Amino acid sequence: MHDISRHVKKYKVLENIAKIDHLTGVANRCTLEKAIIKNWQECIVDKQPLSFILIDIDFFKLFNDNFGHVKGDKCLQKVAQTIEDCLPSKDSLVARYGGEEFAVVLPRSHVSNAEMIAKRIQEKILNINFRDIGLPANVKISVSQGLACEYNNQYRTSEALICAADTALYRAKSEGRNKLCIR
Ligand SMILES: Nc1nc2c(ncn2[C@@H]2O[C@H](COP(=O)(O)OP(=O)(O)OP(=O)(O)O)[C@@H](O)[C@H]2O)c(=O)[nH]1
Repeated sequence: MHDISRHVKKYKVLENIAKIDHLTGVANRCTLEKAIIKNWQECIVDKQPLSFILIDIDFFKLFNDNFGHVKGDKCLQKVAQTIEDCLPSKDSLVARYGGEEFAVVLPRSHVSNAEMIAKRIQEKILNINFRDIGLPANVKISVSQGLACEYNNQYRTSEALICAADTALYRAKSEGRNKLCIR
């Protein structure tokens, strides 16, 4: 008889590798894309809002240059955990979108609610301290955020929603960083 449980265990490990960002432990880009498609369809059918936030660490190259990539990696882990701690419900999701960029999907969340969550994320990230990884107490980071919300067919596709959040993020960066812009 085959030992099925060994295969099931292996499958679960592989499934996790496929869904999770290895460094930070949050969802990876592939999981994010699936979640957006699923939530987009559900929110349109149910006539519910869908909010999307892009979050990018400010001057992260400088953090790496000053403290090294290993501490940079730890910083990414702290940021991912902080964002996750700020999420309101089981069906909301944080994912690593790219290098030092994260995305948040907030199904059934109006722009006012998403704004509140984004502000909480902003504040908590400003308060992260790095003493436990051997950095001085005065080391601080900030993020820039772009928020867009689909409601009442404002955007034709989920790609257009993402694009709007990206444009808002670009504005937050160009207006000086440590800022939330809403599209
Ligand atoms: N440690 C570490 N660094 C990463 C990782 N992925 C991307 N980065 C770094 O993130 C930095 C991004 O730098 P830039 O795109 O210049 O952006 P920035 O310095 O954050 O500046 P702004 O976004 O304009 O505020 C680069 O130094 C990358 O090497 C990673 O997995 N680990």
